[in-house]
Amino acid sequence: MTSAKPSFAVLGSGSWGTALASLIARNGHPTTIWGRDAAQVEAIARTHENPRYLPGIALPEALQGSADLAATVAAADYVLVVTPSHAFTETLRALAPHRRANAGVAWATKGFEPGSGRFLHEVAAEALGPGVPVAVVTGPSFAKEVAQGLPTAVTVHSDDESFAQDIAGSLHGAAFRAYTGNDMLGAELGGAMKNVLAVATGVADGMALGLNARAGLITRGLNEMLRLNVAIGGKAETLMGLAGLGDLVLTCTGDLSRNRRLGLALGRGQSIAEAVAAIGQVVESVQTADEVMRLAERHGIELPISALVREVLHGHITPVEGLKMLLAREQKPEFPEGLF
Ligand SMILES: NC(=O)C1=CN([C@@H]2O[C@H](COP(=O)(O)OP(=O)(O)OC[C@H]3O[C@@H](n4cnc5c(N)ncnc54)[C@H](OP(=O)(O)O)[C@@H]3O)[C@@H](O)[C@H]2O)C=CC1
Ligand SMILES: O=C(CO)COP(=O)(O)O
Repeated sequence: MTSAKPSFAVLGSGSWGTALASLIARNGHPTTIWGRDAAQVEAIARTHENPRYLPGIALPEALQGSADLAATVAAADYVLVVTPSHAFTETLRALAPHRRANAGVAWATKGFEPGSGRFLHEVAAEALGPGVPVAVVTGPSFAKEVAQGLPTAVTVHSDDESFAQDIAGSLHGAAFRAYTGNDMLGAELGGAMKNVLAVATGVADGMALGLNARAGLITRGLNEMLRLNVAIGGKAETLMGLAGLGDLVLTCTGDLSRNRRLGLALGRGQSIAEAVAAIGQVVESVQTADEVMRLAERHGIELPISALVREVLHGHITPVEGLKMLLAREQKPEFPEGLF
């Protein structure tokens, strides 16, 4: 029996790929999740659980699993990439030759191409060539809560309004609101930068600096996001919405955040290596802090909090030294040049 709903290949079988694939499958789309670990995707399809990344959470029986990327992509109407940013380029290059002629490609990865600092939509454009509908899915969304069916709101940005609508419509459901927008630049910047700023807030909380410090860091962090976004040509409203403020608040305050947990551990005196190993999942800020600062330096934008996070993550300064440097900054107007 063929389904009236378009089919999906979800590439990446970690926590977020599994949660999104489950959501789409529950919405009635034939969905296959691809992962590089054959045993893991086989377990997802057979036991309806991802014991490594979402233990104890029941996944839909209709969700299929495969370790064959070419076949999974070739069979799908849409492709959704959810591998970490360090694997994004290789995943796009691997899927490109197998994509059906009309299959649009969306991603829910947050970050930049490590080393080059390219935005993911730039990587996708190069790998896929012109004329392929692309979209980014982003916003405040912990995988575990989505997999548990808890209410969540995200946003889907694309230059192709109808593709954004198609992807949002496939995700949207009783407990999952998917909005749309047309600002891929701002949406990708927000999703990447909030991870760096979550480390700063985590460090402050790990050092028990109090709730005032937390609110100050979130607000001045938002200011860094907005200023860099203006400089690169993103829309201010994108950063004031789910892709920016929404995700910043979630990640800076929610202990499910891996980036916040890295900060907490550093603030309590743990080493980066120990903290990352204990988290055992992708911590995007470790690479993203470098790329955010490269981007800011290219545009002549000063980002004091993000710059200190980069220095702490490289072990050039301790969290205590970073705090002293932040507090020693000169007194100045809150918005010296306005914002927008
Ligand atoms: N988790 C969340 O709540 C959210 C995550 N995101 C973003 O989604 C992206 C994926 O993160 P998430 O699922 O959480 O990460 P996880 O740490 O949960 O899982 C990472 C997955 O990526 C796989 N992987 C690693 N390297 C490669 C590679 N080279 N090729 C193919 N697969 C690879 C891992 O496979 P293996 O197990 O074999 O190592 C694993 O399945 C990140 O950019 C993250 O920021 C966005 C919103 C929410
Ligand atoms: O992006 C996320 C929530 O929107 C997940 O955040 P972490 O990667 O910090 O866990």
